[in-house]
Amino acid sequence: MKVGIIGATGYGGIELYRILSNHPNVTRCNLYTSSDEGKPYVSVYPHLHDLCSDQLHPLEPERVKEENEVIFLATPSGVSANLTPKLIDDRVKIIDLSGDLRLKEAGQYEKWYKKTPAAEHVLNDAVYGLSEINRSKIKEAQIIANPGCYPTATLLGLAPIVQNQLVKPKTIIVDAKSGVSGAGRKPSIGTSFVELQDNLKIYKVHEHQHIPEIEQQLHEWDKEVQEITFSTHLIPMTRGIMATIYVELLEDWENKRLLDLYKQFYKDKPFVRVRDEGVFPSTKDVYGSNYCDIGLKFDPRTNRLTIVSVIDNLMKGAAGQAVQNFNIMFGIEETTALRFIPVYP
Ligand SMILES: NC(=O)C1=CN([C@@H]2O[C@H](COP(=O)(O)OP(=O)(O)OC[C@H]3O[C@@H](n4cnc5c(N)ncnc54)[C@H](OP(=O)(O)O)[C@@H]3O)[C@@H](O)[C@H]2O)C=CC1
Ligand SMILES: CC(=O)N[C@@H](CCC(=O)OP(=O)(O)O)C(=O)O
Repeated sequence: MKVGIIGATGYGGIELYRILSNHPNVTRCNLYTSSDEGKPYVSVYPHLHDLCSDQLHPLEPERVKEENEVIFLATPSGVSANLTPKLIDDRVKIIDLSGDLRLKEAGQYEKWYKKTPAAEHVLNDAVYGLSEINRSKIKEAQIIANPGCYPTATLLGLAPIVQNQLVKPKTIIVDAKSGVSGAGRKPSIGTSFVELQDNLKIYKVHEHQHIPEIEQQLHEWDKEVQEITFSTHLIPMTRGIMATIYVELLEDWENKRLLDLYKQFYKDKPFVRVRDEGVFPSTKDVYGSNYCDIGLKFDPRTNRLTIVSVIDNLMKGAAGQAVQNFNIMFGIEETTALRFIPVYP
């Protein structure tokens, strides 16, 4: 298959290239840019020396459609809302890594992203690509809204208990931390070395654009679950997200029973690994991989469950899950090009 990457010069783009250039079903990977056309890709990413002789092509929608059967968009929010309608074609499938197509209500997108939403027909057609949960819809989809990084960690951490309606509504608190590649390659003061190193910062308090995305999915699983408290922190590391989730349950549970529930829920899901009793994952356990690792412990004193969910933001949180969805869409074995041991140390 011929695949195209729009936004190839960004972190999501290079991660897509890293995976797709080793994918047995991908015969050609075309790279597109809105600013660096004609440049060799290796001049943007020198680690590709001797590994890649491709050039960056101009972003012309007609050409992109003609040259590819699958198009990955790894562009900042606001871009694919405008670009996707120009790329839609019966013989092309689209996988969008941005937040533009995830929220079903256009007004919600306007409110949280403060940008113009995509057309209603595009939002209606887009399938939310949380691979583990939405497999059957992903199989049939022409457009995938790939989930956000924080929502992936949070939703996989909560799915077993929310889908089984075990949660006391309004008690979900998510305390999440991300490595800096989550903010993309474009430099900013907030992501400069001096601001970050030796520092820990909370940001977008009660205003993070992933809040409505998480709530939308939780509400679909359990109509009683509505608002959550969700906070995000920047950690001085390159990759990784840890979502620590606190939630009250409707009844008393034994830890062992909860762990059994999680293990059963994820038993056929190769990229979700539930830890044994008393063991909690850290971000290095999934570094550079498509795994989501989960640990949990019930506190009978407070009737509260603590869930820890970790992912690599660029892999399971972006490019890895996008390729997992690509595999599902084309009936390719789900783990193809994605099953490798995380990088450690
Ligand atoms: N980084 C992460 O961990 C995650 C990112 N995402 C989402 O994935 C998307 C890509 O993120 P990321 O790779 O980190 O971002 P980057 O900033 O690293 O890269 C974005 C790329 O988009 C291209 N671009 C910028 N403006 C435009 C435009 N107007 N039209 C077309 N292309 C444009 C740029 O390439 P060029 O100038 O060459 O065109 C740029 O390299 C974002 O929407 C992000 O929110 C989702 C989950 C996790
Ligand atoms: C560390 C960091 O800054 N992370 C970004 C993640 C952005 C992202 O992935 O945005 P969409 O999913 O909405 O496209 C943030 O918190 O805004």
